[in-house]
Amino acid sequence: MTDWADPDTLDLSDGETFDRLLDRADTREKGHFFEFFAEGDKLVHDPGLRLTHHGSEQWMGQTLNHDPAYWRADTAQERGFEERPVHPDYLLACVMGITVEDLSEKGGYFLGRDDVEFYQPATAGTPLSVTSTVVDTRTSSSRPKYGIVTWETEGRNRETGERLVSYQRTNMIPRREPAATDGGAVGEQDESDPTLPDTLVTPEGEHFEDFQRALDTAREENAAVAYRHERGRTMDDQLVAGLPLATLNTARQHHNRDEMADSPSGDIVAYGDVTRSIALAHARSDEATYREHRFADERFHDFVTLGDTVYGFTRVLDCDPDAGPSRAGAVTFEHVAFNQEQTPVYSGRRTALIQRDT
Ligand SMILES: C/C(=C\C(=O)O)C(=O)SCCNC(=O)CCNC(=O)[C@H](O)C(C)(C)COP(=O)(O)OP(=O)(O)OC[C@H]1O[C@@H](n2cnc3c(N)ncnc32)[C@H](O)[C@@H]1OP(=O)(O)O
Repeated sequence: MTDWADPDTLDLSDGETFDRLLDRADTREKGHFFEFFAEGDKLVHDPGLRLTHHGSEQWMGQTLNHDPAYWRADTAQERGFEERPVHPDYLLACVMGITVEDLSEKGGYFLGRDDVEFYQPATAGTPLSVTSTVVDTRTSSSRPKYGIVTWETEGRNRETGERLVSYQRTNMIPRREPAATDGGAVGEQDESDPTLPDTLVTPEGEHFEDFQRALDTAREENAAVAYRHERGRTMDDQLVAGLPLATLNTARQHHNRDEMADSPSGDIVAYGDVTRSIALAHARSDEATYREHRFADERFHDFVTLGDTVYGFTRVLDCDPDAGPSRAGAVTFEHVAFNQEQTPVYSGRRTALIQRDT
């Protein structure tokens, strides 16, 4: 009998032999199909990520997040942090990154996120412990090859058990077997023309009072407080593949062009958290941020691929002077990331504490 464990019995450098062998080999799978998930299931994510200043600075630099409180100890202290924290966008991306292997590595896209809540600043050196619970699974009526899964995820400090951040996230997840659905309309549009405000008001400055004054003016004039940010960032390999891999995000969507060639996007796409962080950085560059607080109703509308440029647009929804410490008030924004064709790719509501003028 042939000893197939003998290295000399098969020449794997011979293209034809290798090709025939590969066709017969099973693939040891990574990730889970839609059918794996059932409401109420709990998953403990294992990858051993530890937050670092290097990772945070790399994230911030590449996404244009330049708030000095996350770069310098003296400003961090002035802003009331005990120790210079890592950036909350980096924290969020890391917490989500290490869930990908268990939740979404099989493919499918990040559709949206809700109820993002930060409990305390996270510092460099913190090892993460992340768990998720399946809160909903449903078939997609328009895309029979996919199901839609929502998870509740919580990131904690592995050493102290302290909760750092939690959120609900929804992805399209490929089905092992396509569903028998009507395969109905994909991305149907509402054709009716929306009504727009008469004018758009831009705040005069970057402090809480500027946003509040702009909102007061808008109320009198049938106007909205809404403006765009000048900066743009073209998506290169570092952003599309490099940053997600640095957060241990193993989604093939970001780094496997071969697999993605035959997918709805036809190519690798940017990690949603990178796209959003860039648009938020554009917005933060036009405000005196004191603290990030919470995010809601985040949605990823369209693909961002290599070479696309991400811009930011902001609408101010509400100002609450009583919600913060004396030096800041809470502002609720709606932020939109859009590409060079002015197509929205991300939108989300954000409440942040903004420093007062005085
Ligand atoms: C992988 C990863 C991270 C990770 O590993 O995790 C990432 O970072 S990846 C990059 C970021 N991401 C994207 O690049 C996606 C951008 N996006 C799109 O390109 C389009 O969205 C689409 C092509 C995916 C779909 O396009 P589309 O088919 O035209 O879209 P829709 O018809 O709107 O949605 C289809 C069905 O999803 C339901 N649906 C939509 N949104 C939500 C939501 N928020 N909550 C609950 N259900 C939702 C909808 O209700 C419909 O359900 P039905 O099929 O049952 O009608």
